[in-house]
Amino acid sequence: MGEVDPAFIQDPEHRPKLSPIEATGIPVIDLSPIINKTVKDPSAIEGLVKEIGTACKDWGFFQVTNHGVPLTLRQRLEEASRKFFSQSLEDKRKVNRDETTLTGYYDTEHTKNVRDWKEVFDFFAKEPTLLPVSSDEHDHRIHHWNNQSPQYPQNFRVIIQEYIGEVEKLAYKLLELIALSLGLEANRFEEFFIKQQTSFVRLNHYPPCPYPHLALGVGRHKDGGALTILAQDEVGGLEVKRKIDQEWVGVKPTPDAYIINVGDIIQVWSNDEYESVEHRVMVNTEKERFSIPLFFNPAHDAEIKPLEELINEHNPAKYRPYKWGKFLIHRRDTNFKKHNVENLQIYHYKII
Ligand SMILES: O=C(O)CCC(=O)C(=O)O
Ligand SMILES: [Fe+2]
Repeated sequence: MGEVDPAFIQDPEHRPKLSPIEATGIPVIDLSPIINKTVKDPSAIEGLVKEIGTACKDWGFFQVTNHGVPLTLRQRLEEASRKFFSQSLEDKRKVNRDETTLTGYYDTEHTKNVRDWKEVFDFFAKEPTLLPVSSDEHDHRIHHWNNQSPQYPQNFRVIIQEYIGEVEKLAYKLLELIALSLGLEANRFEEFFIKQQTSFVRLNHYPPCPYPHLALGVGRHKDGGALTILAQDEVGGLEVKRKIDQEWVGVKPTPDAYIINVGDIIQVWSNDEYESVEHRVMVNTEKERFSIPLFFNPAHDAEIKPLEELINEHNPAKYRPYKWGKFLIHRRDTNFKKHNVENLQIYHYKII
């Protein structure tokens, strides 16, 4: 490879350190007290709720084990992902994402206006997924989206749908624990997802990169949705901005664990009690890396605002309400190209 395309070069202050700190502190939480069981001992779940609350508050990130998602399903999707990305660019582009398809394959995502060293395939959790046609608040048209399915590997659609079904169960469990940890009813968040959702799975492939000091697999960002449930492989590279000292620290791969992070929506719902934390992905000069996040997102028409139970005269709402679907479309419109302005963020809705 010759000169690096300048589109990939991070500003000096955002370039990765090549000997990152490893975060031993990211909590690993054992979900066995609630998975596939009726809870007989409420104190077991009390401890779990506390652990989740502390992890959300101190880190915004945690890993879960004994989470109930069968390992074989994850492995089947990981294998399908490898096969899909091993095809020629021409074949991958048969399911290319563009303005008319919204999901599918692409390799041109920009985070904060710098191109990411990766290629991805996006797949909505529900079919159809309803989203506004534009981010214009006066435009009330809604589009019904279906997924593109690659011809190769075989049974791709069946494999990914089965995986989504299981991870979705985990997502609901986690939302219950998070609700309890905020002192809310366990099913408080369900209404935002149960009738419709805009969740999607992303298959990420980070090819080896000869410029690890200049480029990132994914530039620093916060996830805009409610909750992210991420399967990373054994290569490693995900870094999280540690809240106590703002240092970038690596999330150590743990076999068969999921990495969970609180997105912007939970930050708003909790009125900043739980913050959505910045993260990024380093590249590797020798190894390719694969990861599979499921972005668990509410219905497009969900109005996102601090929950009434959590605000009062001493703790007034810190955000103006916004419509999730409009927010998402606004973001997506700006992720395709290099722009001169920052894309939409929740702080644009901040009151205080
Ligand atoms: O690949 C990873 O580990 C994380 C990717 C990520 O943060 C994202 O896609 O939002
Ligand atoms: Fe992310």
